[in-house]
Amino acid sequence: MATAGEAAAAPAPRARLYAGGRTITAVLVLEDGTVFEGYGVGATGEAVGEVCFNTSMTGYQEILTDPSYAGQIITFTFPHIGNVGTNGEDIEAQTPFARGFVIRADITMPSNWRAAEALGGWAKARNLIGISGIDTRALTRLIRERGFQNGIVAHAPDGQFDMADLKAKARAWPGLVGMDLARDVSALQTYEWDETRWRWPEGYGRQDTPVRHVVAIDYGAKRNILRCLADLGCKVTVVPAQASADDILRHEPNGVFLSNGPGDPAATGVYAVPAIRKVLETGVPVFGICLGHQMLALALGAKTEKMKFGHHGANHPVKNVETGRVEITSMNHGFAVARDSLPSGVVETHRSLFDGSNCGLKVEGRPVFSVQYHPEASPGPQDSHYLFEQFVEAIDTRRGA
Ligand SMILES: NC(=O)CC[C@H](N)C(=O)O
Repeated sequence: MATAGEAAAAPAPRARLYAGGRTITAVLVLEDGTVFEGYGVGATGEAVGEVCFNTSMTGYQEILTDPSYAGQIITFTFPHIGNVGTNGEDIEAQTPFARGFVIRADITMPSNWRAAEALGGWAKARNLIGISGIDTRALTRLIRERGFQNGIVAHAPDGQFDMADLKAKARAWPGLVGMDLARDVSALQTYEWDETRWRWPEGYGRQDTPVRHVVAIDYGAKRNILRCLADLGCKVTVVPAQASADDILRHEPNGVFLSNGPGDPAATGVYAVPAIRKVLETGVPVFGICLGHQMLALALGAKTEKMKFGHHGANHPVKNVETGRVEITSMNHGFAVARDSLPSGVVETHRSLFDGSNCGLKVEGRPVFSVQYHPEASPGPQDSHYLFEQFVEAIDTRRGA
Protein backbone atom coordinates (compact mmCIF):
# COMPACT_ATOMS: atom_id res chain seq x y z
CA MET A 1 0.00 0.00 0.00
CA ALA A 2 1.49 3.33 -1.03
CA THR A 3 1.59 6.04 1.62
CA ALA A 4 -0.36 9.24 1.09
CA GLY A 5 2.88 11.04 0.20
CA GLU A 6 3.91 8.51 -2.43
CA ALA A 7 0.44 8.39 -3.89
CA ALA A 8 0.34 12.15 -4.24
CA ALA A 9 3.70 12.16 -6.03
CA ALA A 10 3.19 9.54 -8.74
CA PRO A 11 0.25 7.24 -8.21
CA ALA A 12 0.29 4.26 -10.53
CA PRO A 13 -2.99 2.76 -11.72
CA ARG A 14 -4.11 0.09 -9.28
CA ALA A 15 -3.81 -3.49 -10.47
CA ARG A 16 -6.78 -4.60 -12.49
CA LEU A 17 -8.76 -7.64 -11.52
CA TYR A 18 -9.35 -8.84 -15.05
CA ALA A 19 -6.20 -8.41 -17.06
CA GLY A 20 -5.76 -8.80 -20.78
CA GLY A 21 -7.58 -7.71 -23.89
CA ARG A 22 -10.44 -5.78 -22.41
CA THR A 23 -10.83 -2.06 -22.98
CA ILE A 24 -10.84 0.05 -19.86
CA THR A 25 -14.18 1.85 -20.08
CA ALA A 26 -14.35 3.46 -16.64
CA VAL A 27 -12.00 4.99 -14.10
CA LEU A 28 -12.25 6.07 -10.50
CA VAL A 29 -9.89 8.92 -9.71
CA LEU A 30 -9.34 10.00 -6.11
CA GLU A 31 -8.47 13.50 -4.96
CA ASP A 32 -4.90 12.39 -4.17
CA GLY A 33 -4.46 11.27 -7.77
CA THR A 34 -4.85 7.52 -7.17
CA VAL A 35 -6.46 5.90 -10.22
CA PHE A 36 -8.51 2.70 -10.28
CA GLU A 37 -9.22 1.35 -13.76
CA GLY A 38 -12.25 -0.82 -14.55
CA TYR A 39 -15.31 -1.30 -16.69
CA GLY A 40 -18.28 0.97 -16.98
CA VAL A 41 -21.71 -0.04 -15.69
CA GLY A 42 -24.95 1.88 -16.15
CA ALA A 43 -24.87 5.47 -17.39
CA THR A 44 -21.95 7.08 -19.17
CA GLY A 45 -20.43 10.40 -18.13
CA GLU A 46 -18.80 11.63 -14.94
CA ALA A 47 -19.90 11.96 -11.33
CA VAL A 48 -17.93 13.54 -8.51
CA GLY A 49 -18.51 12.91 -4.81
CA GLU A 50 -17.22 11.50 -1.54
CA VAL A 51 -16.09 7.89 -1.88
CA CYS A 52 -17.29 5.70 1.00
CA PHE A 53 -17.61 1.95 1.48
CA ASN A 54 -20.63 -0.12 2.49
CA THR A 55 -20.21 -3.58 4.00
CA SER A 56 -23.75 -4.90 3.48
CA MET A 57 -23.97 -8.32 1.86
CA THR A 58 -27.50 -7.68 0.60
CA GLY A 59 -29.72 -4.76 -0.31
CA TYR A 60 -27.77 -2.90 -2.99
CA GLN A 61 -30.95 -1.51 -4.51
CA GLU A 62 -32.14 -0.09 -1.18
CA ILE A 63 -28.67 1.35 -0.58
CA LEU A 64 -28.42 3.01 -4.00
CA THR A 65 -31.86 4.62 -3.52
CA ASP A 66 -31.29 5.76 0.09
CA PRO A 67 -31.38 9.58 -0.19
CA SER A 68 -28.76 9.80 2.59
CA TYR A 69 -26.17 8.84 -0.04
CA ALA A 70 -26.63 12.02 -2.06
CA GLY A 71 -23.15 13.37 -2.80
CA GLN A 72 -21.47 10.00 -2.27
CA ILE A 73 -19.93 7.30 -4.47
CA ILE A 74 -20.55 3.93 -2.81
CA THR A 75 -17.95 1.18 -2.84
CA PHE A 76 -19.59 -2.17 -2.13
CA THR A 77 -17.19 -4.40 -0.22
CA PHE A 78 -19.32 -7.47 -0.96
CA PRO A 79 -17.77 -8.81 -4.19
CA HIS A 80 -20.93 -9.90 -6.03
CA ILE A 81 -23.32 -7.04 -6.59
CA GLY A 82 -26.19 -7.17 -9.06
CA ASN A 83 -26.65 -10.93 -9.17
CA VAL A 84 -30.28 -10.80 -8.00
CA GLY A 85 -31.13 -7.98 -10.41
CA THR A 86 -33.50 -5.16 -9.53
CA ASN A 87 -37.24 -4.92 -8.96
CA GLY A 88 -39.83 -2.21 -8.55
CA GLU A 89 -40.31 -2.79 -4.83
CA ASP A 90 -36.94 -2.70 -3.07
CA ILE A 91 -36.49 1.02 -3.35
CA GLU A 92 -36.16 3.66 -0.65
CA ALA A 93 -36.89 6.56 -3.01
CA GLN A 94 -38.14 6.82 -6.58
CA THR A 95 -34.66 7.47 -7.98
CA PRO A 96 -31.15 6.70 -6.78
CA PHE A 97 -29.48 9.56 -4.97
CA ALA A 98 -25.98 8.08 -4.75
CA ARG A 99 -23.60 9.76 -7.22
CA GLY A 100 -22.10 6.47 -8.38
CA PHE A 101 -21.06 2.98 -7.32
CA VAL A 102 -17.94 0.86 -7.33
CA ILE A 103 -18.05 -2.94 -7.46
CA ARG A 104 -15.62 -5.80 -7.75
CA ALA A 105 -17.07 -8.50 -10.00
CA ASP A 106 -18.78 -8.08 -13.34
CA ILE A 107 -22.55 -8.12 -13.00
CA THR A 108 -23.95 -11.54 -13.90
CA MET A 109 -27.39 -12.37 -15.31
CA PRO A 110 -29.99 -11.70 -12.62
CA SER A 111 -31.11 -14.83 -10.82
CA ASN A 112 -34.10 -14.18 -8.61
CA TRP A 113 -37.85 -14.70 -8.94
CA ARG A 114 -38.46 -11.02 -8.20
CA ALA A 115 -35.92 -9.67 -10.70
CA ALA A 116 -37.46 -7.38 -13.31
CA GLU A 117 -34.31 -5.82 -14.75
CA ALA A 118 -30.53 -6.21 -14.55
CA LEU A 119 -28.67 -3.74 -12.33
CA GLY A 120 -26.73 -2.25 -15.26
CA GLY A 121 -29.86 -1.39 -17.25
CA TRP A 122 -31.64 -0.14 -14.13
CA ALA A 123 -28.70 2.16 -13.33
CA LYS A 124 -28.44 3.38 -16.92
CA ALA A 125 -32.13 4.28 -17.06
CA ARG A 126 -31.65 6.31 -13.88
CA ASN A 127 -28.48 8.09 -15.01
CA LEU A 128 -26.39 6.34 -12.35
CA ILE A 129 -22.73 5.62 -13.17
CA GLY A 130 -20.98 2.49 -11.89
CA ILE A 131 -17.58 0.89 -12.31
CA SER A 132 -16.77 -2.82 -11.99
CA GLY A 133 -13.53 -4.76 -11.98
CA ILE A 134 -12.16 -2.76 -9.07
CA ASP A 135 -10.05 -4.19 -6.26
CA THR A 136 -12.61 -3.00 -3.72
CA ARG A 137 -10.58 -4.45 -0.86
CA ALA A 138 -7.59 -2.23 -1.73
CA LEU A 139 -9.89 0.78 -2.13
CA THR A 140 -11.58 0.10 1.22
CA ARG A 141 -8.24 -0.26 2.98
CA LEU A 142 -7.13 3.03 1.45
CA ILE A 143 -10.26 4.79 2.77
CA ARG A 144 -9.86 3.18 6.19
CA GLU A 145 -6.24 4.36 6.40
CA ARG A 146 -6.59 7.85 4.95
CA GLY A 147 -10.25 8.56 5.68
CA PHE A 148 -13.05 9.49 3.27
CA GLN A 149 -11.70 10.45 -0.17
CA ASN A 150 -13.31 12.76 -2.65
CA GLY A 151 -13.24 11.26 -6.10
CA ILE A 152 -14.73 11.11 -9.56
CA VAL A 153 -16.04 8.14 -11.47
CA ALA A 154 -16.03 8.40 -15.26
CA HIS A 155 -17.53 5.97 -17.78
CA ALA A 156 -16.67 6.30 -21.48
CA PRO A 157 -17.29 3.30 -23.79
CA ASP A 158 -14.44 4.40 -26.10
CA GLY A 159 -12.00 4.31 -23.20
CA GLN A 160 -10.84 7.92 -23.73
CA PHE A 161 -10.24 9.80 -20.48
CA ASP A 162 -8.64 13.16 -19.83
CA MET A 163 -6.91 12.10 -16.64
CA ALA A 164 -5.53 15.55 -15.79
CA ASP A 165 -9.04 16.98 -16.04
CA LEU A 166 -10.53 14.19 -13.91
CA LYS A 167 -7.86 14.66 -11.23
CA ALA A 168 -8.49 18.40 -11.20
CA LYS A 169 -12.25 17.84 -10.81
CA ALA A 170 -11.75 15.35 -7.96
CA ARG A 171 -9.47 17.83 -6.19
CA ALA A 172 -11.78 20.78 -6.80
CA TRP A 173 -14.90 19.17 -5.34
CA PRO A 174 -15.46 20.95 -2.01
CA GLY A 175 -16.48 17.87 0.01
CA LEU A 176 -19.47 17.18 2.22
CA VAL A 177 -18.43 19.27 5.21
CA GLY A 178 -20.59 22.38 5.23
CA MET A 179 -22.86 21.01 2.49
CA ASP A 180 -26.65 21.03 3.02
CA LEU A 181 -28.12 18.39 0.73
CA ALA A 182 -31.36 17.70 2.60
CA ARG A 183 -33.22 20.46 0.80
CA ASP A 184 -32.19 18.93 -2.58
CA VAL A 185 -33.61 15.49 -1.84
CA SER A 186 -36.58 16.42 0.36
CA ALA A 187 -40.17 16.40 -0.84
CA LEU A 188 -41.15 19.82 -2.15
CA GLN A 189 -44.72 19.54 -0.93
CA THR A 190 -46.55 18.06 2.02
CA TYR A 191 -48.11 14.65 1.37
CA GLU A 192 -49.64 11.70 3.22
CA TRP A 193 -48.07 8.23 3.34
CA ASP A 194 -50.14 5.06 3.87
CA GLU A 195 -48.05 2.17 2.55
CA THR A 196 -47.21 -0.43 5.21
CA ARG A 197 -44.36 -2.93 5.53
CA TRP A 198 -43.65 -5.74 3.04
CA ARG A 199 -45.10 -9.10 4.02
CA TRP A 200 -45.03 -12.46 2.33
CA PRO A 201 -46.92 -13.24 0.14
CA GLU A 202 -48.84 -10.03 -0.52
CA GLY A 203 -45.97 -7.50 -0.53
CA TYR A 204 -46.55 -3.97 0.68
CA GLY A 205 -49.90 -3.24 2.27
CA ARG A 206 -52.18 -0.22 2.74
CA GLN A 207 -53.02 1.20 6.09
CA ASP A 208 -56.47 0.64 7.63
CA THR A 209 -57.84 3.39 9.84
CA PRO A 210 -54.92 5.12 11.53
CA VAL A 211 -55.25 5.92 15.22
CA ARG A 212 -52.37 8.38 15.72
CA HIS A 213 -51.01 11.23 13.66
CA VAL A 214 -47.28 11.69 13.07
CA VAL A 215 -45.68 14.51 11.11
CA ALA A 216 -42.45 13.28 9.51
CA ILE A 217 -39.94 15.95 8.54
CA ASP A 218 -38.39 14.75 5.28
CA TYR A 219 -34.67 15.52 5.19
CA GLY A 220 -34.32 12.63 2.73
CA ALA A 221 -36.50 9.97 4.37
CA LYS A 222 -36.16 6.32 3.48
CA ARG A 223 -39.54 4.89 2.58
CA ASN A 224 -39.25 1.98 4.98
CA ILE A 225 -39.26 4.40 7.90
CA LEU A 226 -42.59 5.79 6.72
CA ARG A 227 -43.86 2.22 6.17
CA CYS A 228 -42.87 1.26 9.74
CA LEU A 229 -44.77 4.25 11.14
CA ALA A 230 -47.84 3.57 8.98
CA ASP A 231 -47.69 -0.09 9.96
CA LEU A 232 -48.07 0.82 13.61
CA GLY A 233 -51.27 2.77 13.01
CA CYS A 234 -49.80 6.22 12.49
CA LYS A 235 -51.29 8.51 9.90
CA VAL A 236 -48.09 9.92 8.40
CA THR A 237 -47.99 13.47 7.07
CA VAL A 238 -44.65 14.13 5.39
CA VAL A 239 -43.48 17.76 5.33
CA PRO A 240 -40.51 19.28 3.44
CA ALA A 241 -37.14 19.70 5.16
CA GLN A 242 -37.56 23.45 5.32
CA ALA A 243 -40.99 23.35 6.97
CA SER A 244 -41.33 25.88 9.76
CA ALA A 245 -42.58 24.94 13.22
CA ASP A 246 -45.96 26.43 12.24
CA ASP A 247 -46.06 24.26 9.08
CA ILE A 248 -45.44 21.23 11.29
CA LEU A 249 -47.70 22.08 14.23
CA ARG A 250 -50.73 23.18 12.20
CA HIS A 251 -51.29 19.46 11.46
CA GLU A 252 -51.76 18.96 15.23
CA PRO A 253 -49.47 15.93 15.33
CA ASN A 254 -49.44 13.44 18.20
CA GLY A 255 -45.75 12.90 17.45
CA VAL A 256 -43.04 14.43 15.26
CA PHE A 257 -40.50 12.28 13.44
CA LEU A 258 -37.11 13.61 12.21
CA SER A 259 -35.83 11.63 9.22
CA ASN A 260 -32.47 10.52 7.94
CA GLY A 261 -30.85 12.49 5.15
CA PRO A 262 -27.62 13.41 3.35
CA GLY A 263 -24.92 15.99 3.89
CA ASP A 264 -23.51 17.85 6.86
CA PRO A 265 -25.95 18.07 9.79
CA ALA A 266 -24.53 21.43 10.85
CA ALA A 267 -25.40 22.90 7.43
CA THR A 268 -28.96 21.52 7.46
CA GLY A 269 -29.31 22.59 11.07
CA VAL A 270 -29.28 26.24 10.02
CA TYR A 271 -32.97 26.00 9.08
CA ALA A 272 -33.97 22.71 10.74
CA VAL A 273 -32.83 23.43 14.29
CA PRO A 274 -35.01 26.52 14.91
CA ALA A 275 -38.09 24.55 13.79
CA ILE A 276 -37.21 21.54 15.96
CA ARG A 277 -36.61 23.77 19.02
CA LYS A 278 -40.12 25.20 18.71
CA VAL A 279 -41.58 21.71 18.31
CA LEU A 280 -39.72 20.61 21.46
CA GLU A 281 -41.29 23.47 23.41
CA THR A 282 -44.76 21.97 22.85
CA GLY A 283 -43.89 18.72 24.65
CA VAL A 284 -45.01 16.55 21.71
CA PRO A 285 -43.08 13.22 21.49
CA VAL A 286 -40.13 13.42 19.08
CA PHE A 287 -38.19 10.54 17.50
CA GLY A 288 -35.20 10.97 15.18
CA ILE A 289 -33.16 8.64 12.97
CA CYS A 290 -29.64 9.31 11.66
CA LEU A 291 -29.64 12.89 10.29
CA GLY A 292 -32.76 13.32 12.44
CA HIS A 293 -30.72 12.16 15.46
CA GLN A 294 -28.03 14.69 14.57
CA MET A 295 -30.64 17.44 14.08
CA LEU A 296 -32.18 16.68 17.48
CA ALA A 297 -28.75 16.73 19.13
CA LEU A 298 -27.98 20.11 17.57
CA ALA A 299 -31.38 21.45 18.64
CA LEU A 300 -30.62 20.34 22.21
CA GLY A 301 -27.30 22.21 22.13
CA ALA A 302 -24.87 19.36 21.31
CA LYS A 303 -22.34 19.29 18.45
CA THR A 304 -21.69 17.01 15.48
CA GLU A 305 -18.35 16.12 13.92
CA LYS A 306 -17.08 14.49 10.75
CA MET A 307 -15.91 10.87 11.18
CA LYS A 308 -12.77 9.46 9.56
CA PHE A 309 -14.56 7.01 7.26
CA GLY A 310 -17.99 6.67 8.86
CA HIS A 311 -20.24 3.67 9.28
CA HIS A 312 -22.03 2.14 6.29
CA GLY A 313 -23.31 -1.41 6.43
CA ALA A 314 -25.91 -3.77 7.79
CA ASN A 315 -23.82 -5.52 10.41
CA HIS A 316 -22.85 -2.88 12.96
CA PRO A 317 -23.07 -3.87 16.63
CA VAL A 318 -24.53 -1.25 18.94
CA LYS A 319 -24.90 -1.49 22.70
CA ASN A 320 -28.05 -0.23 24.33
CA VAL A 321 -26.34 1.19 27.41
CA GLU A 322 -29.58 1.23 29.38
CA THR A 323 -30.42 -2.46 28.98
CA GLY A 324 -26.96 -3.84 28.19
CA ARG A 325 -28.36 -5.55 25.11
CA VAL A 326 -26.45 -5.57 21.84
CA GLU A 327 -28.31 -4.87 18.60
CA ILE A 328 -26.96 -5.62 15.13
CA THR A 329 -27.87 -2.53 13.15
CA SER A 330 -27.99 -1.00 9.72
CA MET A 331 -25.91 2.16 9.44
CA ASN A 332 -25.09 4.89 6.99
CA HIS A 333 -23.47 7.98 8.38
CA GLY A 334 -20.30 10.00 8.01
CA PHE A 335 -20.94 12.46 10.83
CA ALA A 336 -21.54 11.69 14.49
CA VAL A 337 -22.81 13.45 17.59
CA ALA A 338 -19.94 14.37 19.91
CA ARG A 339 -20.76 12.60 23.18
CA ASP A 340 -18.90 15.13 25.30
CA SER A 341 -21.07 17.90 23.90
CA LEU A 342 -24.38 16.44 25.17
CA PRO A 343 -25.81 18.96 27.63
CA SER A 344 -27.02 17.94 31.08
CA GLY A 345 -30.43 16.32 30.97
CA VAL A 346 -29.59 14.66 27.65
CA VAL A 347 -28.18 11.15 28.07
CA GLU A 348 -26.50 8.70 25.74
CA THR A 349 -28.66 5.60 25.22
CA HIS A 350 -26.68 3.68 22.58
CA ARG A 351 -23.03 3.33 21.66
CA SER A 352 -21.19 1.77 18.70
CA LEU A 353 -19.24 -1.37 19.59
CA PHE A 354 -16.96 -0.75 16.60
CA ASP A 355 -15.51 2.59 17.65
CA GLY A 356 -17.42 3.72 20.76
CA SER A 357 -19.09 6.60 18.94
CA ASN A 358 -22.48 7.91 20.07
CA CYS A 359 -25.44 6.03 18.59
CA GLY A 360 -28.43 7.30 20.54
CA LEU A 361 -29.77 9.84 23.01
CA LYS A 362 -32.82 10.74 25.03
CA VAL A 363 -33.98 13.74 26.99
CA GLU A 364 -34.43 12.67 30.59
CA GLY A 365 -38.03 12.55 31.73
CA ARG A 366 -39.41 13.52 28.31
CA PRO A 367 -40.66 11.52 25.29
CA VAL A 368 -37.79 12.74 23.09
CA PHE A 369 -35.19 10.29 21.74
CA SER A 370 -33.19 9.39 18.66
CA VAL A 371 -30.70 6.92 17.21
CA GLN A 372 -27.81 7.28 14.80
CA TYR A 373 -28.52 3.97 13.07
CA HIS A 374 -31.45 2.69 10.97
CA PRO A 375 -34.04 0.64 12.91
CA GLU A 376 -36.12 0.36 9.73
CA ALA A 377 -33.29 -1.78 8.24
CA SER A 378 -33.87 -1.95 4.47
CA PRO A 379 -31.42 -3.48 4.22
CA GLY A 380 -30.41 -5.05 7.48
CA PRO A 381 -31.53 -6.85 10.59
CA GLN A 382 -34.66 -5.82 12.45
CA ASP A 383 -33.23 -6.01 15.97
CA SER A 384 -33.99 -2.33 16.58
CA HIS A 385 -37.57 -2.27 15.39
CA TYR A 386 -38.67 -1.84 19.01
CA LEU A 387 -37.80 1.86 18.71
CA PHE A 388 -40.86 2.49 16.50
CA GLU A 389 -42.98 0.79 19.15
CA GLN A 390 -41.33 2.93 21.81
CA PHE A 391 -42.30 6.05 19.85
CA VAL A 392 -45.92 4.90 19.51
CA GLU A 393 -46.05 4.08 23.23
CA ALA A 394 -44.74 7.56 24.04
CA ILE A 395 -47.46 9.05 21.83
CA ASP A 396 -50.19 6.97 23.48
CA THR A 397 -48.96 7.72 26.98
CA ARG A 398 -49.06 11.45 26.29
CA ARG A 399 -52.57 11.19 24.88
CA GLY A 400 -53.68 9.15 27.87
CA ALA A 401 -54.64 6.23 25.67
N1 LIG B 1 -28.28 8.28 6.99
C1 LIG B 1 -28.21 9.52 7.39
O1 LIG B 1 -29.21 10.14 7.79
C2 LIG B 1 -26.87 10.20 7.27
C3 LIG B 1 -26.73 11.46 8.11
C4 LIG B 1 -25.58 12.35 7.69
N2 LIG B 1 -25.73 12.81 6.35
C5 LIG B 1 -24.26 11.63 7.89
O2 LIG B 1 -23.60 11.30 6.95
O3 LIG B 1 -23.86 11.38 9.01
